[in-house]
Amino acid sequence: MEKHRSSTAEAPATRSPGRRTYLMCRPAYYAVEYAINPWMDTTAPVDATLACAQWEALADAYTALGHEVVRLEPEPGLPDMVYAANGAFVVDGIAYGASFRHPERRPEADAHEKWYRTSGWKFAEPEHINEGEGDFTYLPGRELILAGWGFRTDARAHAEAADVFGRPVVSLRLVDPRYYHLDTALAPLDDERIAYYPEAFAPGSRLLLERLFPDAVIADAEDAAGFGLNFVSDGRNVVINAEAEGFARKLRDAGYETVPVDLSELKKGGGSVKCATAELRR
Ligand SMILES: CN(C)C(=N)NCCC[C@H](N)C(=O)O
Repeated sequence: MEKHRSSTAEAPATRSPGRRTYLMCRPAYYAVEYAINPWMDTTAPVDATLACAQWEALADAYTALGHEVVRLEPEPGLPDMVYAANGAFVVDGIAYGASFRHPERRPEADAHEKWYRTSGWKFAEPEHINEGEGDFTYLPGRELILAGWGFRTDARAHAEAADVFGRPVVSLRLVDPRYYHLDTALAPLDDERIAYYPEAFAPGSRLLLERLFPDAVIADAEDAAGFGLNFVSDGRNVVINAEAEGFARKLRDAGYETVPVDLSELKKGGGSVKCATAELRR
């Protein structure tokens, strides 16, 4: 595993690089067979063998960092199932199930539900359309859920999540179709701090983010286009799409260590590191 170190000696006080558990689904049946986001081009070739190799490298990177990777069995006919983060949103041992916007992905929700139920998690059935961790994230240090809407998740699911978890939910409106899920435009760096791309959000949501997170690491258009915000951080180590070199540099300048992983094939489906990783929070 290639690891790029921060030049900052002192780590910010809010970090908790404890062992994480990640649910991932091998892209055994990966393909771009339909186009439901602007990154998907059904005429461009996709190398499923390379996708699997890149995915294994991502799983190995987590393991090398001391985290646990749990595997969800891929199913034929569900080419987007590799984006496991969309299947549910898990906090406090409760999995709030997904309900996909597009019919092509709807059966994935059943596969996730079955896995959560048989693996001993409490499962909350969704009433409203929501795409799991694609549009929800959690900041334990602030006890806050951040949630996106505008393209996939129905804003009514935000109130539903507040009810399921008994935690406040901050609603953020996404406005750029390339950044159709919250986790393509914003990610937690540690328990309290986030990184985000302001232009992906409506003016009111930008103001909200500025007020709540004055110490955020800000991404620019190039960082976002390289899927630099679709990272997974354990509070110290940030696993990030290798293409987003400039943004990785910014994160190192902010005191984090970066682990680049090449996920060029998964980008063709409109996702990267975070999309392929569902965090299971006990
Ligand atoms: C960050 N996450 C979870 C995602 N952005 N997911 C990627 C989903 C890609 C899929 N083709 C779709 O368009 O639904």
